[in-house]
Amino acid sequence: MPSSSVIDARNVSLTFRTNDGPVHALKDVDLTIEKGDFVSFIGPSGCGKTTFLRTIAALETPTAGMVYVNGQEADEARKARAYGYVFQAPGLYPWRTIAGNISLPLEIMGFDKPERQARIARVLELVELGGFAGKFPWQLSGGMQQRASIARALAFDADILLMDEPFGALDEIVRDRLNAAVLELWRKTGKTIGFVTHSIPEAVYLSTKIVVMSPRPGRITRVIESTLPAERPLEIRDTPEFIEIAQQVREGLREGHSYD
Ligand SMILES: Nc1ncnc2c1ncn2[C@@H]1O[C@H](COP(=O)(O)OP(=O)(O)OP(=O)(O)O)[C@@H](O)[C@H]1O
Repeated sequence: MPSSSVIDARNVSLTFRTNDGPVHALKDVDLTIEKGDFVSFIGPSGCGKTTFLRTIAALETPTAGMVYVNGQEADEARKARAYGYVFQAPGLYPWRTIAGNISLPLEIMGFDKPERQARIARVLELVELGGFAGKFPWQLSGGMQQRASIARALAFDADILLMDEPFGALDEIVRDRLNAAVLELWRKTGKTIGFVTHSIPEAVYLSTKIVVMSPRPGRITRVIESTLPAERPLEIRDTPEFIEIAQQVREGLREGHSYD
């Protein structure tokens, strides 16, 4: 039976068949995500973070187990456009303006021009790129391009946003700013967010729930509920409470022998 949770993964395993034999990317993964949660997935390379996010999005099919999204099977939820997905690289078309890039999926979905324009203006405002609609991607910095790709994912106005290490390639100062921007967006919109990262401070700063994963086979070793308030100035990272949660994440990673 599907549940009332926004995302509900039950006993999910996914084995890739490769020429070198089977790769157990996910093994017996159970996780429940409630409406308005900000969930980060952290763990070393190969622990299945991307695979799990892609499974939620029905871009991969589990070998065993079930994923429900909004009470529907993941594949149905994908067809109902239940989520926006932000990839590691911005992936903007260089020959289209920022507005044109955001417009493309809306065109494919059949929204008329006034509706597209209204949506583009709204999402560009949300990511603070209001003045950049007519620019081309190459006229924007890397951080601004990544914000444009977030705007594109927000344009369907789905209640779920899945983000696969969106800021991994950016320098720390830009990343700080974008972390604050994403948190603000989450507070303003009340969306449910799934976010893959390699960074302990990023996971602790952003999340209501931190999911620690470990490789071979890819599994969840710990789920840490954050005790930090929803409103988080960047300086919160210097507080004892923040440092304590970061410590728990570090212990979780060690438990999984992740960095052996
Ligand atoms: N399409 C595929 N075919 C075969 N193996 C795959 C495929 N996709 C992922 N894998 C393997 O599954 C395991 C999990 O990969 P995944 O990309 O989910 O890990 P990750 O935690 O996101 O890693 P990273 O942090 O490096 O992005 C890895 O061993 C990877 O090589």
